[in-house]
Amino acid sequence: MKLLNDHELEAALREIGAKHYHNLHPFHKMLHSGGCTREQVQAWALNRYYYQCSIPRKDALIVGRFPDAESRRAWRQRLVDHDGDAPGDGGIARWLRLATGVGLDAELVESCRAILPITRYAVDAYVSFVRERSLLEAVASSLTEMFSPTIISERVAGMLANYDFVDRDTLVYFNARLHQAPRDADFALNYVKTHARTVEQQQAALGALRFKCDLLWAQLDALYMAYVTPGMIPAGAFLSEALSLPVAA
Ligand SMILES: O=C(O)c1cc(C(=O)O)c2c(n1)C(=O)C(=O)c1cc(C(=O)O)[nH]c1-2
Repeated sequence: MKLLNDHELEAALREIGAKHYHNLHPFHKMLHSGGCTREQVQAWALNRYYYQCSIPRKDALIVGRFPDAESRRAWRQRLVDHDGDAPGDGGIARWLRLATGVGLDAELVESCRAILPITRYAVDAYVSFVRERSLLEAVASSLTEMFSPTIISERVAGMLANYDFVDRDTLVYFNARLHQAPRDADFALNYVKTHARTVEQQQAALGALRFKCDLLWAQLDALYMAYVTPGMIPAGAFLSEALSLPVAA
């Protein structure tokens, strides 16, 4: 392992995305190409709500760890983007609009009681990672946002073309992400380039991005196993009662 210059470090980060980002997952391919049933789209939206509402919890942890006002000021914008400045405003509220737009009950979604066990483990692992690892790793773990504008564009175009129960208003959440994500990723990438100055720090940053790709991937594995593979919906999860499928005891 050798010390990478800025250019090589960025290339190594991008290579992780090219190999491991969740745009490559079969569930996303199904979702974007119109291969999902309405129930599968609902299961995706319901489970992902838990990710959405945990993002500002992990960002608040990061804000609290920066020693300087300039970084805190930059990062706190993420809290505003997701939580909004008032009830009904911000990304979490817009995700709820997506979920209800595809036919889910708002109370069920907000309660998070019908999410899959792996969704909870994976998302909670992200919040714990950011709390427990170095600030450099916490910041680096957000770098999947470098890759999200491409998948968001594919998703919006694919879902509008392929599902008659989805319209532009349902997907309004993604509009703001197209400029928020590059802004956030630029800051985080600069931070990582500036602060990963030893081989160990660079490896830790690369490991953090790999960890994040894996936890995004695991959430889609869980959806695939429960809602695409027949008979694998755990008791208490979305649709388990409606379908009366054999459930795990
Ligand atoms: O639609 C997506 O595929 C996608 C992916 C990601 C990501 O790569 O983590 C985020 C988002 N969306 C997103 O909307 C979002 O707010 C977000 C915040 C973060 C983060 O790690 O801080 N990732 C993502």
